[in-house]
Amino acid sequence: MHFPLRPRRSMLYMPGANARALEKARMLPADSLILDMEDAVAPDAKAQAREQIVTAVNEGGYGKREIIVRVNGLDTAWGKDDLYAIAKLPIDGILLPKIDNLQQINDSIDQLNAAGASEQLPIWIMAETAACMLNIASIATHPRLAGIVMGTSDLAKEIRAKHTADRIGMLVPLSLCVLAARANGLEILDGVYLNLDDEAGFCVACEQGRNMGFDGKTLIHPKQVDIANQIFSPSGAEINHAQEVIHAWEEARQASKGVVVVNGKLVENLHYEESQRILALAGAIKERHGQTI
Ligand SMILES: CC(C)(COP(=O)(O)OP(=O)(O)OC[C@H]1O[C@@H](n2cnc3c(N)ncnc32)[C@H](O)[C@@H]1OP(=O)(O)O)[C@@H](O)C(=O)NCCC(=O)NCCSC(=O)C[C@H](O)C(=O)O
Ligand SMILES: [Mg+2]
Repeated sequence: MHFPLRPRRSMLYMPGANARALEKARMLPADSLILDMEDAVAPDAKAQAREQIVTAVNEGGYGKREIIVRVNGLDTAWGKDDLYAIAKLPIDGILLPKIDNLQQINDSIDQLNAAGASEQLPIWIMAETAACMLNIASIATHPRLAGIVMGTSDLAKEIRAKHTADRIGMLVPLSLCVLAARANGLEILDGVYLNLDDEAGFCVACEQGRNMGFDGKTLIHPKQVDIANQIFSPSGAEINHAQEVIHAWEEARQASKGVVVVNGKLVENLHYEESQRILALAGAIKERHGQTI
């Protein structure tokens, strides 16, 4: 499946049981919103969260923000009802938690089909179990998948990794998932940063995720949105360089040259393609900010 380019620098979770957060999100500059029925919602608030999410989505008012609903797993008491409740909602995607294998994705799609969901509804998965890490190369080939969201909290708990500043315990899982995403043309979002009072640490984590190849970061609080938007946007210098590369490369091609040097750096076709991607992303971000948010 081909999905059009859109910025996903900031993907903000909000508990479906929190009516104020669902309301507030209509005004926040996040690129994407995850309306959560799963782990941010207590068991006795699951039905209320589902109802509030359905109402909020039907009421609309989220502008061009991408709306993704995270459901409970099919192995829980709520998963099937969640899928039926959202099957026909005007949302941009559904996020399946704790995916270990392809079969679980197919089982959810069967339920969605039975509930009358469009076959175009993009499917996202949470990569947050040890089994998922070992199977991600095959999971990521599923033809309905649009993207992967890292669940670093669940994963750290399961593998008993510590949450350190350098995220050493997460580096292999994060890289494995980036590789699987890129090999299959999927989007990929980094996990959440839990310490809301540590802005410097949050910036470092965003930069690390960006440098590893992530498209953006999942967030838990509105105060994290602007920082993620800034760090995952191409910088002015990157945009200028991309423009120079494209210009120089097109001139080189006309002169039948296969390489050219721009600002002291060798430029080949791959740099031309990467520069095109950077400019396309910068254009999509500009369009995003031109909208009423
Ligand atoms: C962490 C929070 C519980 C803090 O909430 P609160 O005490 O209300 O914070 P503030 O008073 O600072 O909030 C200021 C205003 O912002 C609104 N708000 C807060 N959080 C959100 C949000 N996530 N989305 C939208 N709006 C939000 C408040 O309502 C205040 O508004 P106002 O009334 O105008 O002042 C809370 O932030 C929170 O619940 N965050 C989300 C937690 C969550 O979703 N967790 C689950 C996802 S993480 C996960 O599961 C990862 C993965 O699965 C893994 O395994 O790693
Ligand atoms: Mg989780």
